[in-house]
Amino acid sequence: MSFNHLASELPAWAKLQKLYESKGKAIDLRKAFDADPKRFESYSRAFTGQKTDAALLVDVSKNLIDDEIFASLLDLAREAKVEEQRDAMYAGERINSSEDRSVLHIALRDLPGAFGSKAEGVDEVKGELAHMKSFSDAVRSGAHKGYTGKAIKSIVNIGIGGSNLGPLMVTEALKPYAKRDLAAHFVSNIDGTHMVEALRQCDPETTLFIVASKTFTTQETITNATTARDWFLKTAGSKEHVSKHFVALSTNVKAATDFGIAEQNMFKFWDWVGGRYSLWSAIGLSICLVIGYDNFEQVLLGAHDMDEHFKSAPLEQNIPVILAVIGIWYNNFFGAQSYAQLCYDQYMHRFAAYFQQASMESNGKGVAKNGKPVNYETGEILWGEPGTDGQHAFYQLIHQGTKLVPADFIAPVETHNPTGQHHDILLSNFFAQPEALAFGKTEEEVKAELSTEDQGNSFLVKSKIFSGNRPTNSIMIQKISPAGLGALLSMYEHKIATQGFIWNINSFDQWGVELGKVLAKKILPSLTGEKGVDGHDSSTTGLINYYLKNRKQ
Ligand SMILES: O=P(O)(O)OC[C@H]1O[C@H](O)[C@@H](O)[C@@H](O)[C@@H]1O
Repeated sequence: MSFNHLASELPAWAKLQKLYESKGKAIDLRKAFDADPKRFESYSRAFTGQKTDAALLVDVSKNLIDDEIFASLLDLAREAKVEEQRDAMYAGERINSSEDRSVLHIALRDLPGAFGSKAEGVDEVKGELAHMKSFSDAVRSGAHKGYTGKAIKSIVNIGIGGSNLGPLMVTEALKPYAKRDLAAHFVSNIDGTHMVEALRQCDPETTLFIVASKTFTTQETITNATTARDWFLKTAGSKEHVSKHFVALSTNVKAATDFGIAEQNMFKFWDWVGGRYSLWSAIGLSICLVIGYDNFEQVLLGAHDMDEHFKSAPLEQNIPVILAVIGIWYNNFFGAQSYAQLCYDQYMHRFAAYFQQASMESNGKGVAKNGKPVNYETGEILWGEPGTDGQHAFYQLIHQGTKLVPADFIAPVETHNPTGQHHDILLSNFFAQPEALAFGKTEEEVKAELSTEDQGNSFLVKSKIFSGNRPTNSIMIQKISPAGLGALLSMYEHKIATQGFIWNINSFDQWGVELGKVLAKKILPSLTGEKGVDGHDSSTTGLINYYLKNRKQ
């Protein structure tokens, strides 16, 4: 496959630029809906899992598109060879070229063996899942005992980035399925506060530490794990007790062994699993512990159902592809600076944080695969908080500010907690916000609601106008069930991959996180007195000296 091009050199790109100028930027959603009573039918797609209860409705009708623009966006995907790149990914080709690796998180959830992906380790996936099952069953049932013979009551997942955000987000999203008498803590930050506050709630006799690190070299995780081990040994005394209380999830068996993790306590995965795509691997062990293996398997199968859809649906029907090209429409042609993910479900409160890594680490790249700097914007800046909290915080800017913020609204049809009218009220907001954003409120409508005197107050009138034409996608999921969540996560993963394919960047490396790490390691010796503060710019030197002079301990 030739990657010797920039996305902006593709014919569809130039066509979309023309379409944006000639009509895209002036599309009026009120008129578009008035003109086409079937707009919702034409621009919404339903997804039903083949093997699970996952079910989604994705409505993209409230976007600034028409049939010609939509077709051209899909042409862009076609010209960028999205389908061929997808197939190469599924086959196990080393599409992560800067690291010379396959990208096979889809193989972790291909329990039916549908894709025949080839890479070293794919045939070990089921064995690792069996290990996760037997271990999580033993901990949950109380068969696995701590060093004084007591069952485990708390788990502490120690990991950062992909080794934290996925398990944290999923265990929160699927809390209704959780074993409530097993407390789960997630410690990621190197700030000692994070570990100290978690340990305050734990008893060494009944706590299991899960050291989650793909590389097993990440400074935060190794430091936190060492602190946890010291804390444990202070009470437990002998190192031989460590094996009952510490397990490791890693691709680096040697480093985990060096840390003192016994082989039977190691859960392996492979270099073709990117950190931000790893919740489906051994990194999902804390998910298994919290919701049980069978539910975890449903998460995998729900994702697999979406993997099948992404693999086989024609582009016009392909939900991840549709979401990807619509994102590109705003990112690259309207110049949108960011994009919001707004979940109308309290359990999903870490969803946007999780997809910040998935999207921004994947697509925050400035070099195309031909080695040339891109001459267009890449990665979407993703942010969001759950509705309705967000409504009372930042929606003002989305409704009336000067910036275009395309947004995905996500809500479950069924709630896990039917309580009075709560869910209907929540959903009335979920329906109302995109409606208000799309159709706004005209000057005439504003005036009609004002007294004659206020109608003459032009500042008041203008302040109450909503311009409308602010685009949104509405995504309804039947229920935040394990399989439903799995499908939703896979949908967004493939959206992100599709965008990377179109921008012709490598969505699967993350060199951008390296420089800061290297510099922090260089600075540390000057904070511990092993080295003087030299070799930095005057700002960095000044800041370090300020810290050294003013610190108390
Ligand atoms: O699991 P690890 O190896 O500890 O890495 C944790 C994180 O480190 C870096 O920030 C990046 O490489 C992330 O993609 C990764 O998720």
